[in-house]
Amino acid sequence: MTILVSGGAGYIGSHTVLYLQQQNEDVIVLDNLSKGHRGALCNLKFYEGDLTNTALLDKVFQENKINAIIHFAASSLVGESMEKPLDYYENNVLGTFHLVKKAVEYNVNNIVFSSTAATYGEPKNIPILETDPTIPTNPYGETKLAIEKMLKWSHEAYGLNSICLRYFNAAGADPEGRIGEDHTPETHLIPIVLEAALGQRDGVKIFGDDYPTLDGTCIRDYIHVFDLAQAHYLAVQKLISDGGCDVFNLGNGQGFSVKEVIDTCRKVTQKEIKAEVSPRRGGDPAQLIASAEKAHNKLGWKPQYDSLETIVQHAWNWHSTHEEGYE
Ligand SMILES: NC(=O)c1ccc[n+]([C@@H]2O[C@H](COP(=O)([O-])OP(=O)(O)OC[C@H]3O[C@@H](n4cnc5c(N)ncnc54)[C@H](O)[C@@H]3O)[C@@H](O)[C@H]2O)c1
Ligand SMILES: O=c1ccn([C@@H]2O[C@H](COP(=O)(O)OP(=O)(O)O[C@H]3O[C@H](CO)[C@@H](O)[C@H](O)[C@H]3O)[C@@H](O)[C@H]2O)c(=O)[nH]1
Repeated sequence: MTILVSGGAGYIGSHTVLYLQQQNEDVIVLDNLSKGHRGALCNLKFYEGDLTNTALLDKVFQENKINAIIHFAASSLVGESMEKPLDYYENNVLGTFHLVKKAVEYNVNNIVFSSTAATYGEPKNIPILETDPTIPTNPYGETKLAIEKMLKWSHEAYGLNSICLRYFNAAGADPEGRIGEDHTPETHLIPIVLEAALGQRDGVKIFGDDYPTLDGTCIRDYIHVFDLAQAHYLAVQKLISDGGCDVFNLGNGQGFSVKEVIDTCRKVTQKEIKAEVSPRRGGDPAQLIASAEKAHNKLGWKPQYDSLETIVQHAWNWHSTHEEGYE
């Protein structure tokens, strides 16, 4: 198969690309490198540019016989989206609109989309099912939900097959340590705690300890980035064999509080890590934990690295050997 990966130079994208290459699939990446790293990729055709560059999209679709698209390219930070909602509508909804329009024009009928747990908002039930209400608490989640609907209607009208994967919190790194997570600035909890362990930060700020959870800090379901990669491959195979339009949660079904994550990082790194409570960050739901039964049953997805300690260990292996990231 030839698979076009948008945002393939980013964190989850580059791990998925590596996984696809290990399955001997032919991968093409389109990325504007606003956040991603060319150094995270090797042995593939790379197009540097933006989703909104329609001339570039024409070139990509004309030069390659693409069987499926995996669409990662997006702005993806909950806190930032509260401050810059229009940037999120522009990059996520408008960017995807251009990609989907070209996919339809060139008859590329299969797309796997990076959706998110942020589409649910504050959940009524734990664990969260795909059929639960979607009422986002931040603009980021709203843009992802708008795209899910764009894909649903495009399936009905144009026969575009799609699978939306609602991932919970991606974490960890390539188990073999070849690539990892490198965002500037970093905003995600686990890499921030590991930067503190490396002495690159004074400590960690806990965003709120007055949530209705056991220790008062937010609970998230952390899922290994290589397990996400496997799910994307299964989703592409499912689209190619069965077509259709569907939505799946991807998580481990286990929740960890911010304090528990910091403690696990202390255990794995054997470092003292200072943590202090600071005000809540806008847009954060108290608790997000997935039911991924549907992905297990319908995609045959089986996460391999489901312990938080393993996830943190893999992240630490990469961070501690790449203190400057890809630089
Ligand atoms: N990290 C998570 O925990 C998480 C959880 C749920 C969903 N997601 C979704 O997964 C996807 C990947 O997340 P990530 O953490 O790897 O993010 P990332 O920022 O590391 O990767 C995104 C990539 O897309 C590229 N990009 C962004 N806008 C673009 C545009 N307009 N044109 C071309 N390239 C563009 C960036 O340069 C980057 O390489 C995103 O869609 C995100 O919303 C992430
Ligand atoms: O310095 C920090 C950073 C984060 N947090 C908290 O840690 C939790 C996890 O935060 P973060 O790692 O930033 O991830 P989320 O905001 O949960 O969002 C991630 O996970 C979502 C799915 O749940 C995805 O959609 C997003 O793209 C992805 O960034 C949240 O409660 C944060 O408030 C802190 O307390 N201190």
